[in-house]
Amino acid sequence: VDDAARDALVTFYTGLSNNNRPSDLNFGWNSSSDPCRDKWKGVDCDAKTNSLVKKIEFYNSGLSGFLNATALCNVDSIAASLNLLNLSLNNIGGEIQADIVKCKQLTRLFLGGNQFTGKLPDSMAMLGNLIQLDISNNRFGGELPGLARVSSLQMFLAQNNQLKGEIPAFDFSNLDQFNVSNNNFQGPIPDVSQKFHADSYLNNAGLCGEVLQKTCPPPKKKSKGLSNKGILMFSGYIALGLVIVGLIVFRLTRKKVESVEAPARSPNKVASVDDFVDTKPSFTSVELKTDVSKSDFSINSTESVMVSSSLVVLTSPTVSDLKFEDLLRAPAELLGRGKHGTLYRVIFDNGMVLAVKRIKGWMISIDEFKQRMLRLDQVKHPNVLPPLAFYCSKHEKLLVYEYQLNGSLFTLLHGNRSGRRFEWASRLSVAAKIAEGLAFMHHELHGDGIPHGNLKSSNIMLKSNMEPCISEYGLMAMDPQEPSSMQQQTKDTATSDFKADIYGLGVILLELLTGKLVHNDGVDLTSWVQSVVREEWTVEVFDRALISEGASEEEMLNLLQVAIKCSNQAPESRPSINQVVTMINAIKEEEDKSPVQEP
Ligand SMILES: Nc1ncnc2c1ncn2[C@@H]1O[C@H](COP(=O)(O)OP(=O)(O)OP(=O)(O)O)[C@@H](O)[C@H]1O
Repeated sequence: VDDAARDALVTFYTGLSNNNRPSDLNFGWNSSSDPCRDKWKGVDCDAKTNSLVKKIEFYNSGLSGFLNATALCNVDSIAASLNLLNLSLNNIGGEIQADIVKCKQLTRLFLGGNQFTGKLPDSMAMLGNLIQLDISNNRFGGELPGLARVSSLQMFLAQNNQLKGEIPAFDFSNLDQFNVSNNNFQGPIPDVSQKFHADSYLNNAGLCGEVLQKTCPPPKKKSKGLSNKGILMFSGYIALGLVIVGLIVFRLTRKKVESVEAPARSPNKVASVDDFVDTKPSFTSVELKTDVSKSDFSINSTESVMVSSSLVVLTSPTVSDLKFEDLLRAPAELLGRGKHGTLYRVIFDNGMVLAVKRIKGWMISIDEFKQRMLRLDQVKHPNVLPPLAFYCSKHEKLLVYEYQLNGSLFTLLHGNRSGRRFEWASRLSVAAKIAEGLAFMHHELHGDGIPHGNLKSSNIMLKSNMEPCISEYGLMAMDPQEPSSMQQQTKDTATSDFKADIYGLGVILLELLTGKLVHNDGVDLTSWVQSVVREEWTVEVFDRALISEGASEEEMLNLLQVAIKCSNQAPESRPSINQVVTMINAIKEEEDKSPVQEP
């Protein structure tokens, strides 16, 4: 251990012990010996070099001083290696210093059963590798910091303190242990799925929710500002309003164009609203226009600008007769609002249900968009969901897909599984099929420079036979301005966009293996997995459901290797899609050979 680390440990221990060091010489913790080599009591070092302090444990050791996190965590070598600090069941008091955040490799922090006071520092929300946090049975007060941001957290024990304010909106699907009973929390219980029972919440006078059989009062109307949820709902209404305005405009406009007869259309031919329109040049679009004196659906080329508004029906028997007006007339339900637009479920009189994506903010010319969609229509794979039709005007781009009743891989993994099992063999098969679909598309579309661009588990739909299919292929190129982790360190954007798909696939593989949620383009999940693997607890990353099913550890480890290679931060170090397919298929072959498990 370096001198700075040794001295910091001595200072840290002096604080903890209230300057009362044990007289036992074997205890260590002095400047004339080495914490690892001389085996200081409570210290555990890395097996390889025996020079990095990985664990400090003083469980029930009669300590009554304070926790000097500033001394401990300001030393780089400790900050970079310490993953466990266990001070449970002592008499340690005082506040937790903000510098605790510098011990960023901490995965387990046990402070339960002490005399700690004050508010937990806000910086603790940045301890992004924390898996277990126990602050129970202390005298902590104030509001909790934004611990909900620590997506790796699986255990949060805070019972028997004086904490107040609202319980942060933790990701309860990730938590296995949770207790905030005997505090002063108030407001609604955010665990809407009711994963944890009443005993996790008891004795908080202001808490309400179904679990406690205590109805929450209706939220007060706020005069200023809106919560995130409020904004979402509000903007949902705006969107609906706009669609209605669009519809009225369309109908009014239609009166004008009704008399023009539509030319005959052959199946699979482009069925265009262009066909119905008047011939005056117009630069308005279907969207948001209330000035009905102009034609909203006209198409015309002027000398320099091409303004097109057309519903293009691609090669699909399902929607061969679909017209743009049908699309507008049918009731639409807002399904979600992503980074790249809004998705509606549109239900038609004949029972047909379609998913319509309204793309936002894509600076692509109408011609380019058309070319791209027509090209995509030529490339079909059973594991890729083809667009059925599209509409494109200067301000509006719509993409029509078949609605998938079984939802996405994201909901299968992270939604309410309601007893549905998602076994290892099926996960492996999903991985192999997605990789094959992607390999086919990359192979066909590399020359056109069209990668998927936004590959993630919510864009993997499950068909009626539960076969996975990649949705929204080529819908949106990555924004080169965006400082996304996938885009860093690269000059060749065309290649890097394809490599970004490999990264996306890597994150999907990690989700399949861990069952955990992803935020921030997958960066948090990849770094969490890497930190756990670094600590040699690899098996801890796997979804518990897979472990209890008895899934082959070797196969999971092999797939984890593939996932880690794919999610390498350096795009050029990621494997090609063909290599990924080969690696996954090899694992799948192993699985296919193994005897069938009893359910
Ligand atoms: N064809 C479809 N059928 C049924 N559900 C779909 C279909 N396409 C997408 N969805 C689901 O609808 C929801 C909203 O989709 P949307 O594409 O807007 O969200 P997103 O994928 O999170 O965002 P984005 O793709 O813009 O980054 C998601 O849960 C998605 O899985």
